Amino acid sequence: MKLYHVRLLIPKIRLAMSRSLTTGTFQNTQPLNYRGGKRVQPIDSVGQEQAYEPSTGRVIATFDCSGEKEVNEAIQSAKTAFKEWSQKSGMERGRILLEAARIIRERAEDLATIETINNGKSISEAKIDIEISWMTLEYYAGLAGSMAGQHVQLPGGSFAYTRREPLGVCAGIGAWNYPFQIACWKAGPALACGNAMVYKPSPFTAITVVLLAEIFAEAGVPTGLFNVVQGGAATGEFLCKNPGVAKVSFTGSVPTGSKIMEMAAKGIKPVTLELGGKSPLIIFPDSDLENAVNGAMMANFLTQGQVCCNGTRVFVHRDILDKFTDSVVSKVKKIKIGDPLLDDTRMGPLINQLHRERVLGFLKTAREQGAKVLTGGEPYTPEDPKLKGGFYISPCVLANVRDDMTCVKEEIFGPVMSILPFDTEEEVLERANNSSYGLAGGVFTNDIQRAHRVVAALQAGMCFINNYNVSPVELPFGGYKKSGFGRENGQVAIEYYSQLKTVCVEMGKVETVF
Ligand SMILES: NC(=O)c1ccc[n+]([C@@H]2O[C@H](COP(=O)([O-])OP(=O)(O)OC[C@H]3O[C@@H](n4cnc5c(N)ncnc54)[C@H](O)[C@@H]3O)[C@@H](O)[C@H]2O)c1
Ligand SMILES: C[N+](C)(C)CCCC=O
Repeated sequence: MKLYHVRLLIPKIRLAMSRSLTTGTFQNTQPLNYRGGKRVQPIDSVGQEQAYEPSTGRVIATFDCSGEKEVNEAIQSAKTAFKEWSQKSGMERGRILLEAARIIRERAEDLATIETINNGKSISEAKIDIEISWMTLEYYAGLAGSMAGQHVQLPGGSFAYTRREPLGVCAGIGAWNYPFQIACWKAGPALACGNAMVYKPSPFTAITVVLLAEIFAEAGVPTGLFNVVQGGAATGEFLCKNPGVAKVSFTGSVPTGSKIMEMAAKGIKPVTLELGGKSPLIIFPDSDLENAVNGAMMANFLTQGQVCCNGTRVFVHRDILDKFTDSVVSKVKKIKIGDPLLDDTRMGPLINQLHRERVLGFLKTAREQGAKVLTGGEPYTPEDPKLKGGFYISPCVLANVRDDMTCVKEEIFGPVMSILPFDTEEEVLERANNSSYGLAGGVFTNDIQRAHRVVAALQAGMCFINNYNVSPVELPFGGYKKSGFGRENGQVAIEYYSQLKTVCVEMGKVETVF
């Protein structure tokens, strides 16, 4: 089999790349750490990791996990760059972020291709993720120049003013389901505010974040402003515990989030936690059924169901239960599973074999507890011989489920929708909120009062009325309860990457009580 060794920064190869890269051909041969403005091998190591092409099961990268010395070096590099970057005006920073956005846009096809190869999501979805990514940088580039403080008049001509200042070196730690987009959701506001960043992606998806680092450098950020360290838990812990890190922004599971918070607490560091969910989607009988069915599909099957804010508990009013269920099942059966780089594929593989076993384990338990599988939920082997080793499962709809079943209570993080009938608004709200998670929630109804009443009562940070899983960068995104705190996106993210200094100016004599 022919292997293509690619380097996105070499324009000739880059232009040829998206045409030549097909599933089963990519192999990474370059260092995946990025420090001091270039790709480097880590100076010390705490073991090795491998990244896969989930659609074929091939290993596409083997790399050393950064040890404490390498993490320290990356933080030092960021500290040096911070001195220069934090002194630039917001307009100057914005201009460089705009250039980075432009480069991402220009290379969208290539970036989406690599994202698909390393993550397994369909190319049509990866293209949307890359679009959201450059839009994120554009949005924060726009806000960078308008960050300002307040002026406050005090007695006798004295006054005070506030300055919004950066925090310093921020650590970003990302999950594997939206590798490039999560990095941009963190780097966009962090850099716009004048911070530097050391980013650790999930070892499962180590590849595209380094391309982002190269793009920032090409756009003109100071050398060392955005660094990448590779590795798993141990590398992440070095990062969180390092006194040179001023803030940790984390996206991942609840148990890891809790550890991150503990480490940050020891250093009195602010944290943003974007964690998991088990979100409710409520379908009332007066809703437009076709819309509701499409909404439920969007709420469950993007990125093979590996989406934090998915509405996996689909509460359907008993009056429309059969119609809704039939329609959903018929749509789910038609989802085209297969080679994620083909334009008409709508579902690729799960991230790895271990995760596929975990999802299948949830389905086994669901059956044992009495759930009825209406479709899917089985390992799937596409016909194409090169995909035989991939981590596919068929998308699944569960009926005959109860609120106390494991599949309804726990985050499965796979393509599994549970349909739960309900009778009254009061009852469904009680059940929808009966979860330790609170990331998202949705409602489908044509009754405008009911729509707003229901979302006001939902204990969730991101709510949708008559839609699901749209996330324009202008909208704050984040959770309630165990789904985390702090917000990404929107203007409010600025507050999580900056601190406020108050300067009190005396224009008269000092009045002393002594
Ligand atoms: N709320 C959101 O915005 C959002 C978005 C995407 C994913 N998620 C959640 O992420 C989870 C799936 O992602 P995952 O499996 O990568 O999560 P994870 O918690 O296993 O890992 C997330 C990241 O943390 C690192 N890590 C693991 N242990 C660590 C430690 N002790 N110290 C520091 N870093 C450590 C991992 O290497 C990885 O980079 C799901 O629960 C999903 O809901 C949330
Ligand atoms: C872009 N989505 C679909 C809203 C996903 C956001 C990140 C969650 O996993």
